[in-house]
Amino acid sequence: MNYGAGRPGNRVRTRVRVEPQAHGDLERRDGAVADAVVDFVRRLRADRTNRALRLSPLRMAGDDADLCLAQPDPRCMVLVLVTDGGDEMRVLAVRDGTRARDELARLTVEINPVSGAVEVVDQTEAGATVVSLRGRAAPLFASYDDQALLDLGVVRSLLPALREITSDEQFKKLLTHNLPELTRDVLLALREGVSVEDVRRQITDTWRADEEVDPRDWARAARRAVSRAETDDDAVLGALGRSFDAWRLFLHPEQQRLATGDFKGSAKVTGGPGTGKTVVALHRVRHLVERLPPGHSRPVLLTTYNTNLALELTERLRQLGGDELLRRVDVRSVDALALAVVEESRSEVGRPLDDDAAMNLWHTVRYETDLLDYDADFLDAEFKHVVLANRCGTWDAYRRVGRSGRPRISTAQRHEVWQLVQAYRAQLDGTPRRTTYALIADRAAELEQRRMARIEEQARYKEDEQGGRDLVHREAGSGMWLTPRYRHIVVDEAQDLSASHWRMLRAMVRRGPNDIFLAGDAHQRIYGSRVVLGHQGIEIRGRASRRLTLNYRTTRQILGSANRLIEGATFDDLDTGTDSLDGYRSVLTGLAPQFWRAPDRLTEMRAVATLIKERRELHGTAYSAMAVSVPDGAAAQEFANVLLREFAVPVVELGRRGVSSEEDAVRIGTMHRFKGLEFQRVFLTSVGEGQAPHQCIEQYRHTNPDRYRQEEQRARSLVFVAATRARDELVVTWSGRASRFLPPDADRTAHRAADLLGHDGPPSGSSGSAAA
Ligand SMILES: Nc1ncnc2c1ncn2[C@@H]1O[C@H](COP(=O)(O)OP(=O)(O)OP(=O)(O)O)[C@@H](O)[C@H]1O
Repeated sequence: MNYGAGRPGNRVRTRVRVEPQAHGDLERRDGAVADAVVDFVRRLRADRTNRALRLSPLRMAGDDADLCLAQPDPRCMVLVLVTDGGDEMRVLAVRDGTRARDELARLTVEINPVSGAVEVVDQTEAGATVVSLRGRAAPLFASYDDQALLDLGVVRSLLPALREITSDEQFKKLLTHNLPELTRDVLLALREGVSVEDVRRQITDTWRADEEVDPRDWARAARRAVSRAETDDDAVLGALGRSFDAWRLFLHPEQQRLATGDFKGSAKVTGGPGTGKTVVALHRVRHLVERLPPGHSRPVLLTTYNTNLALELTERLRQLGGDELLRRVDVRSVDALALAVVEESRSEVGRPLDDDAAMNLWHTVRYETDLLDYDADFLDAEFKHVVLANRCGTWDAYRRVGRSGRPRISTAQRHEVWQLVQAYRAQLDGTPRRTTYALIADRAAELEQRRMARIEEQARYKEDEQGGRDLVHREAGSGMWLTPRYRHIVVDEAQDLSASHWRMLRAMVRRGPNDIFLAGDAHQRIYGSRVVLGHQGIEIRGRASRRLTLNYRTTRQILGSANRLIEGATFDDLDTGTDSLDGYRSVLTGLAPQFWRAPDRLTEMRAVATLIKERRELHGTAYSAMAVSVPDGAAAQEFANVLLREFAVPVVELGRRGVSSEEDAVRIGTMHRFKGLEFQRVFLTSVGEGQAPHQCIEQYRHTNPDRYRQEEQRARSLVFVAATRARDELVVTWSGRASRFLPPDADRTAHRAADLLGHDGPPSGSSGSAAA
C-alpha cells in the first residue's frame, strides 16, 4: 500500500494520533511495547513513505477509509485507521504476542452515532466473558431495549454479548476489557440504578458530538476531536508509556469543553474529589495562554488556597506545557498575592502572624476582656466570615449585618463579640504593629477595587473625551494610566477562598469574556465559610457552570466508603444553589477499605507502622507513595516517633512545602494538609469517637445547636477530603470507639489492631482482605 504521495526521497508528513482505547491497550502492556509504539508514531509522522514502517491493508472501513496493520517491532502490532489519502492516521488498537495479528483482525471498528468517536470492540473477548457462565437468570440489562442503549451511546457491536450477561460477576469481567469509555460509563451508571433520563443528562449529553454524526463518514470521524486535548508535541508523545499521566493528553469531553470553551463571562467547574477539576484548570490555563498575543508578561493568574498547592500546580503546569507555558502564567496562592499587593502599596500593615499566632491572639483578647463565653475558633471565623466579609467597620454595621449560615447569637452577645473584635484589632495595631492574612486580603481587596475603579474611569475617559484615539503615548509616557493586573484568572480549590479573596480577584481582571474560571467542591470545604459568588460580582450562568462526575483517582470501593461519610448533609454550589454528588462514580475497582480498631493509641500507632512496613515488604510500595493522616500536630509528632524510632520507617512531615520532598519517606500530616493531594495508600488514623469530630464540640450540642451542626459538618468534610486522597487503598484506624462517621457496625467488624502486634509478625491477609 502506498500512501506516500511524494516522490521517493521526499518526506511526507502526516497527522498521526493515538486513540484513547489504544492508549488503554498500552497501559496494560509492558513499557517496551509503549516505547515501540511511540517510536513508530513519531517516525510515521515524520515520513509515512518510510518503507521500514510498512502499513499492510487489512480491510476497507468504508468508502473513504482503510484499516491497516503495522508492526512497530517484533513484539507488537497496531491497527491503524487511514483516511484522507493517508494524511490522517489513527492508531486504534495495540496487541502483542504471537496472536497479535489475529486479535487485531477480529476487532469490530465503528463510528459511534452519539459521540462521533471511532470505537473498537473485541467481540470474541466480550463473548468469552459470558459463554462459560451462561445461566437461566434474566439478562442484567433486560429492561433496556437495544434502541434505548444505543441512544445512550452504547456501542452497537457490544449488544449481542451484553444481552447474554446475567450476573454481576460477568458484568465485572466485561468491564475489565478495554471498552469504549462512553459505553462503560453508561453501563456502569445503569447498573448502579441511575435512571435512563439521568444517564442521558449526566453522561450521554456530555459526550454528544456538536454536529450530526454520519456513521459512514470515516474521514470526518477521524478528523473530529472527540475526547482528547490535541497534541502534536513529540516531547509529550514521548512520555506515552507506563508512567505517562493520561490527563496530559486525553480529556473527557466534558473536561475538554470546560477547558477550551468560550464563556461570555466567568465560568465554574464543580465535582467530587478526583474528578479532574485541577486537570481542567491546568488545561484551561494552557488554552488561555495559547490565545494570548505574543509577549513577555504574565497576563494569566493561576491561584489556589495555599502555598504547597501553588507549588504543586506549578509542577503540574510544567508537566503540561513546560517552561514556555509557565513563562506566561503567574502561579501563586491567594494570600501570597494579597501580600504582594499590600507590599506594593507600601501601606504600613505590620508583620503577618501565622494562623496559630493569630488564633493565640484571640485567646489573649478573651482573657483581657474577660469575655470567655466565646472561643477563639468562633471569634476567628466570625471576624473573617462576618466582620471582614461584610466590611463591618462600625458597631452599627455589625449589629445589622446578616449572619446567615453562622451560629445564632443575640444582640447582647453581638455587642460582646464586637468588643472582642475591637480589642483584637487594638492588639494588632500595638507596637510592634502586626496583622493577619485575613486582614491583608481585606486590605488588598480594597486597594485593588480602588485601582480597578481608576482603570474603569480611565476607560470611560478614553471613550468619552477622546473618542478612543490618541492615548497610546499618554499611557506609556505619563505612567498614570493603569492596566488591569490580569487578562484571565483561574482559581483552584475555590470553595475555601474568603469573600475578601474574591473581592480582590474580581478587581484584578476586567469584566468580560473568560475573565474568571474557577474550580471547587463545597463537599471539601474545610477552611472558609460559604461565599455566594454572585454577591462578589462573579456571575456564572447556564452552560458556564458544569459539574464533573467521573472520578479518576479513587476505586469504587473507597469512594463508596467516603461518600457514606457525607450522606444526608447538604452542600452549596459556591453560589446561591445547592450541590450534590449525584452521578458521581469511579470506574476503578480495587480492595475494600480496611478498618482496624485498637484498644489504645500506642497500639494503633504500632499497628499502622506494621501495616506500612508490610506494604513496603510484600507489595514493594515506596514509602513516599503512602501517607498517614492525623488529627493535629502533636499526633503527627507521636506517630513520627513511633514509625521512625520503633520501626525504622522514614517519615517526612507534610509541612507548608507539601510533598515536594524527594525523600522515600512516608508522608505524615494533619487532614488539612491532605487537601488537593493524592497518594497510593492512605492511612486515615484516629477516626475514633471524640477525635472525629473532636470532643470539644460536645459543649455546643445543647447550648448552640447551629454551631454544633456546623462543626460536625466541617469535621465530616475533613475526613471526606482525607479519605478521597487514596488511589488504591484506604486503611482507617482508631483507638477506643469508632467515630460516628464510620459504619454503625465498625467496632464489631473491624480487624483487631492488637492481633497485628504478636511476636509472630502480622497475620496473613492484613494487606489485602476486605473488612467491615
Ligand atoms: N482525563 C483524565 N484522564 C486520566 N486521568 C485523569 C483525567 N482527569 C483527571 N485525571 C486524574 O485524576 C486524578 C484527580 O485529578 P484532579 O487532581 O484534577 O482532581 P480534582 O477534581 O481536582 O480532585 P480534588 O478535588 O480531590 O482535589 C489525578 O490523578 C489526575 O491525573
